[in-house]
Formats: sequence, C-alpha cells, structure tokens
Amino acid sequence: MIYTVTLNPSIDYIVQLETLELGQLNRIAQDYKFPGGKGINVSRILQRLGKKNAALGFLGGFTGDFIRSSLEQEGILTDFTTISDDTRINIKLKAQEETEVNGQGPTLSLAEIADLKSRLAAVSSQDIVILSGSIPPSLPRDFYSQLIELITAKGAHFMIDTTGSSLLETLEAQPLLVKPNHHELAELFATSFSSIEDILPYGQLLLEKGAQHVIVSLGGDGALLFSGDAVYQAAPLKGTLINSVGAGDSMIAGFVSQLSATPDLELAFRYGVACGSATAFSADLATAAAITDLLDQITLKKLK
Ligand SMILES: Nc1ncnc2c1ncn2[C@@H]1O[C@H](COP(=O)(O)OP(=O)(O)O)[C@@H](O)[C@H]1O
Ligand SMILES: O=P(O)(O)OC[C@H]1O[C@](O)(COP(=O)(O)O)[C@@H](O)[C@@H]1O
Repeated sequence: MIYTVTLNPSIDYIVQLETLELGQLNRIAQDYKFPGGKGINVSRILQRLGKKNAALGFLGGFTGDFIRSSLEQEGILTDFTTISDDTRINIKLKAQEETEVNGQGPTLSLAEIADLKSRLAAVSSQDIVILSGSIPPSLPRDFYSQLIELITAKGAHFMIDTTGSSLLETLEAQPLLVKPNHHELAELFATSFSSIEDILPYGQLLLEKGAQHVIVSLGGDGALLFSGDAVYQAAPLKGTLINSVGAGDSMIAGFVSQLSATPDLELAFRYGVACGSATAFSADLATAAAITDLLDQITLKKLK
C-alpha cells in the first residue's frame, strides 16, 4: 500500500487575471479551488493512475472539510488527523506571471501530533510512505526525521519531498526518491547552475549522501534522473503551460506508481515526466487520459 503524508495541506485558490496591479482593485477573470498540499496532490495522481493509496496528515475547519470530501469523492482513502485549527488556503495568482502566496499553516496540539504518529505506526514492510511538503510552524524542525525513524523501524520504505536541512537530514535513512527542482538543489548547496553539466555533480552528491534515486526537475526544461552510476535526461515536452502548481508532485506520483510495480527505471521516469507535464498543461492536476497521451512523446537520453 502507498501512503502519502501531508503535514501542511492547503486549499489551492487559483486566481486568473488579465493583469495584476498592486494597490488597485483587480477583477478576477476565472478562479478555481482545489484540494492541495504536496502529498495530497501525489494521492490524487496515484488514484488517477489506478494505484490504491491512503492520504494522511492534519486537516481542520471548513477548509479541512472541503479537502477531505473532495478526496473522498475521488475515491481516495483518507486517514487524516482532525485538528481544531483551520487548514490553510494558498493563493496562486496567474496574471502576467505566476505568483504564489502560501500560508504558514495551523497550530497543532501535542495530542494531534501524537494521533498522526499512531496512525503511521500501522505501516509494514510492504508499504511505501511518501512524505511531502512544508512543516507547519508548531511542529519541531526535525519532525520528518522523527516520522522516518518510526516508518523505517516498521521496515517500510519512504520518499521525501521537502527542502533545506529537513531534506539533507533524512538522506542517511536512504529515501527511495528525492526530487528537488533545480532552484531547490542550488539553494541546498548554496550554489547556482548555468548548464546541465553544472547540475550533475550535485544530483550525484544526493545519491552519495544516501538517496536511492534522485530526480532533479527542471520545470519547462525537462528533468534529470540519477540512479547508481546512470544519469538520464528527459527532453522538454512541448505544450501550453496552463498551471504548473502540482507538476512536481505529479512527477513523484508517476515515478512511484511504476517503481512500486516494476524494476524498469526508465519506464518509471517516463511516467514521472508525463505526469508532471500533463499537469502543467492542465488547469487542475492531470487526468489519466492526458498522461497517457504524453507518454509516447517522451525522449530519454542516457548521459552516463
Ligand atoms: N512548462 C512546462 N512544460 C512542460 N513540462 C513541464 C512544465 N513545467 C513542469 N513540467 C514537468 O513537470 C516536472 C516538474 O515540474 P517542476 O516545475 O520542475 O517541479 P516543482 O513543481 O516541484 O517545482 C518537470 O520536470 C517537467 O517534466
Ligand atoms: O507545503 P508547501 O511547500 O507550502 O507547498 C504547498 C503547495 O505546493 C503544492 O503542493 C504544489 O507543489 P508543486 O508545484 O511543487 O508540485 C500546492 O498544492 C500547495 O499549495
């Protein structure tokens, strides 16, 4: 079974405007509300790919109710911890350029935190747990490490998608996958990249530090996969960018959906790229049909 854990879910409020003028009254052309947060996006794509999974994390208030019922309507198993504070709303402004305004997240009580841990204690060696997204401010900074200790003690595998020291600290526990985008990777090692060649040593460094597979996503420029001594590059896919929110999460879902079923790494990477791009070309997350349409268009090059 695949579990996703979203410590800081959100309603993603997508707002489209012709132009955004700060300090003026702006009228919205179109808006959408989607259940969001990184692990929740992974769950939604896994479900569309026919992979049974359960979504865990903290949900509270009217915003939390919206997310829970949206996921249940899509047939996703939910096992969230109910909290007394409201789940956040993240604003995604699509005007001349994309601007994101993400909330900090709710305050959590000790009992709520203990409840999440007890739900996760049910995992076994057959399971994969996907830990994804930011940590609400009331949780200790090493909270992911605490969860990883609990998960690996049960023999389950995990993947993690977070940033900064929260990511680095978890590498020695050998995550199945980490997927920084190139900005996050540069920030992680206080450097900057001007070419694919610049990125290669840092992807390999994440493997050396313990990750089993590394994907470095490059937004509209494709992606790189590092595994063992091999490095693959996926060429960019052409299409009209509609909403890139959730593209990275979709990529993780596509990759893990295959990795959990076959040892064919290239196929898993193709699925990852197809899911990421299909989401970037959609208003909401990608549909199964949109993903299948893109699968044949992906070109992989083995760099090493
Ligand atoms: N504009 C785009 N055109 C085509 N594919 C895209 C586009 N944006 C994202 N993708 C696909 O989705 C993947 C993840 O997107 P990215 O923006 O790098 O991740 P994140 O959302 O984590 O920042 C990319 O590696 C790429 O395959
Ligand atoms: O937990 P964070 O880092 O604030 O990110 C949450 C946001 O990330 C998203 O999961 C999208 O993530 P990606 O675009 O990286 O795939 C949104 O749904 C959500 O608003």
